[in-house]
Amino acid sequence: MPELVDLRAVEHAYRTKAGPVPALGPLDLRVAAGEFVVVVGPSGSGKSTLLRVLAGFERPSTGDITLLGHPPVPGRDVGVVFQQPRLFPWRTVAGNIGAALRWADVPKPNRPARTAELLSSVGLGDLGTRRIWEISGGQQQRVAIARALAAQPRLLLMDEPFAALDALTRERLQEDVRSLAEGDRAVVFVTHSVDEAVFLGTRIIVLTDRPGRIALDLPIDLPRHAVPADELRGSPQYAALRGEVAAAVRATVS
Ligand SMILES: Nc1ncnc2c1ncn2[C@@H]1O[C@H](COP(=O)(O)OP(=O)(O)OP(=O)(O)O)[C@@H](O)[C@H]1O
Repeated sequence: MPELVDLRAVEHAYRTKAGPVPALGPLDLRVAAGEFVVVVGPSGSGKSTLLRVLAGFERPSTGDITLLGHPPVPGRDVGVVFQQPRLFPWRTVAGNIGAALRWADVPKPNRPARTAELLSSVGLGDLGTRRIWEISGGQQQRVAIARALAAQPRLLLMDEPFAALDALTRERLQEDVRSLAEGDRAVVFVTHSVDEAVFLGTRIIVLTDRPGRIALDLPIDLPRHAVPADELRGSPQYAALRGEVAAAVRATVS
């Protein structure tokens, strides 16, 4: 069985008029189903570049990347959620999901039931008929998550999806997305927040300053179901992990 994500000696440099800009690597990374990998690192360290390479939007300058044994094809095995939801504002909530199901080649008769299932999985079961401009920023981001899950991707990539949201909405969404990496799916999630990384991740990767290489690859074994979120955030184990990751991030810029 091929690894879900397998990066070997991957490097990426952007081509610019002034010459190549090395952004990432060399980097080796394997991610298995069920992992929730959170990537942190200084600004410009290549976090978004890593996601773009994983999504198949950028081909690495050198090295090999495979998803389930083949090179990534944008929109096939991978769902992507960005900082801004990027929805069709003139369509309804259900219409946005329906469009994603059409792109995913889900037969028309199956779309209404699948739309209802996806919206209920992100807690928006009763908002299907609203227009996008009639719902809150947090709800829009929930629609974006449901849309990214429409094609049942094995890999979900999330690039600072909660950065523009207020603290309370952000915490609620964090609690909900924690379970997205269960079963045969994996998540790779980029954030600037060490707190968010420790809460969400089963594993945290800290990138060095540009070009981003792996400075720390830390498994997180905090309980994921048994303990209420508030209790977990207040635990000494959580504080210790937060301290360890924050120190690793500080070391990348010193
Ligand atoms: N299209 C591009 N052309 C040239 N250089 C680019 C391009 N996109 C990104 N870069 C450069 O590559 C480096 C890595 O960028 P990237 O966006 O991956 O970093 P990041 O860690 O996600 O940053 P941030 O935390 O600020 O969002 C940066 O130095 C950036 O300026």
